[in-house]
Amino acid sequence: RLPRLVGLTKALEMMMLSKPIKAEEAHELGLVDAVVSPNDLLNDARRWALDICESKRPWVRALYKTDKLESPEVAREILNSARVQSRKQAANLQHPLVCIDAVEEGIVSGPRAGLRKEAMAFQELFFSGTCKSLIHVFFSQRATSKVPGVTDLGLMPRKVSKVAIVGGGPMGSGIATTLILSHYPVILKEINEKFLNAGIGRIKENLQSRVRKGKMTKDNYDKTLSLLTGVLDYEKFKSVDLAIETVVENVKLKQQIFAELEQHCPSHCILATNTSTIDLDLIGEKTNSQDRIVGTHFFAPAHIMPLLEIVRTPRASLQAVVTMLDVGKKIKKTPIVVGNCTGFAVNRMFFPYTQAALLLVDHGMDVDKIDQACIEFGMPIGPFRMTDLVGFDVALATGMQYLENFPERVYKSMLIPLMTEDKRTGEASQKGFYKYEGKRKASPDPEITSYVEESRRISGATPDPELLKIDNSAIAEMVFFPVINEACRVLGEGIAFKASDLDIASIFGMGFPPYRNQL
Ligand SMILES: C[C@@H](O)CC(=O)SCCNC(=O)CCNC(=O)[C@H](O)C(C)(C)COP(=O)(O)OP(=O)(O)OC[C@H]1O[C@@H](n2cnc3c(N)ncnc32)[C@H](O)[C@@H]1OP(=O)(O)O
Repeated sequence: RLPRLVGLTKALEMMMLSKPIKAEEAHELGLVDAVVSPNDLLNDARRWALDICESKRPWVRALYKTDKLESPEVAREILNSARVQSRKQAANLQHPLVCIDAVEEGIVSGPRAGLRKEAMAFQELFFSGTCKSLIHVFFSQRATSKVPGVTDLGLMPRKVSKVAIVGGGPMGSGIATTLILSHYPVILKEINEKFLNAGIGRIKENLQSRVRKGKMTKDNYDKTLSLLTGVLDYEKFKSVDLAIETVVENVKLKQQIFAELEQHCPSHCILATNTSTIDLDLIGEKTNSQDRIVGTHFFAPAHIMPLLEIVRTPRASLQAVVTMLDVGKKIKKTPIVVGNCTGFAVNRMFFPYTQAALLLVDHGMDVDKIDQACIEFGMPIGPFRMTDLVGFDVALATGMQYLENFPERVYKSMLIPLMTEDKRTGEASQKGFYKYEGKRKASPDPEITSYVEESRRISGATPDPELLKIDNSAIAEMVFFPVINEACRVLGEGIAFKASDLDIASIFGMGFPPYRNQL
């Protein structure tokens, strides 16, 4: 019916993307007959129905409308283009293609044939693994903010009116973008004009990208940006309700910043860190504010990735956690509450993912082949492209933490340290595991061969001809099976409350494919 109401192109877009549309657009498209206020809805609908019964209004049977349908030739072109797009965007998913087939049947063989095709297809898809998996994701995502012993005590979140961010790097600027897009006034502090302007520049680019894509008007851009204040000192911190530290993974620097935050922020202000792996008790060691210290772990790009890990220590107040859950929802993130350990939940589960990939490289496998195998499995990007995205500084700092805390199960590859020595540090330096021409366009870089060979020499690893014969699904197993093992440890240690939280964390934090029956 949808193609007959709104036209084939718009109908396919709505079906494939499942994005909600506003009532006004639905009316313009012809999807709804009128837009009325909620108070008048029932009466107006009754009146409308009676008018049809009394022949005061035409009875328009959507199933037989044809005025919005394109000719069969044009329709076939639109449908085939949708198939190409669907295979490109979601190579492993069948149901979008089945949907397109049912629409085609309705256009080519008539509406009732289309309904029959749709009914049969639905029956088959309903019992598919993909359906079961996506239903699990739907309910698991809603369950993340129900935390036993935290959200079931009747505690109300404290109002957060203004947020401060210390550090305007890629993560700090992404978090600031997220907050101002959700109408929070944000104070962004850096240590000098150059870094501050760079951070504000990143935020402007994030917003301009939305304007270019028609997701934001110029007027809205100006209004949103006006919520941002750049500072070089703590003077304006005395009026904030939440302060988020996002500086480099340096314990002493973080400890110093938390001592300064304790000094300059109001006593009710939540003191949060975006640290990737460092123990929160260590970060807050030079303060007496452990009750209001939490982790707010965002995922790069912070204004895009939907997950927010809220890390709580035993001394963190429930009020602080409940308030952060509320902020998480208000900034349109999916928050999960996790315990305090090295790497918390997501980084802890996934550190074996990158290390297994590095092990495969030391034993002869190409970086790009491993990434492609993970993309074929359903990841948006592979472990090496992801490491470039996050940056080698974070990779090295977090790697040290894992080595210190889980020495028995860490693979020590020299590849990243070797590249870092030559200022190859990932996407931000335009060279990492890949080279970057233009905006974030990654391409394999033959220059890394010398680093790979040196890494193999240092590790004493030699290319394994048998290993190089394994197929992409075996590669995916080799990098994901250790993740499952670590996820079981995270669950067993109580870092996560329930397994479904880890499923959601892997999907919304790392882009794990939601149709894969989860970890
Ligand atoms: C630091 C650690 O502790 C934790 C971590 O962060 S681990 C890393 C977790 N993140 C991931 O694993 C990222 C997985 N990758 C993806 O989900 C996607 O590749 C992507 C969302 C990064 C890019 O999606 P893509 O399908 O390629 O679409 P676009 O290129 O159109 O990008 C969509 C929007 O994202 C913005 N964007 C993309 N890459 C970056 C980047 N490197 N830095 C900043 N912003 C980026 C892009 O501008 C688009 O934004 P818009 O508002 O839609 O314009």
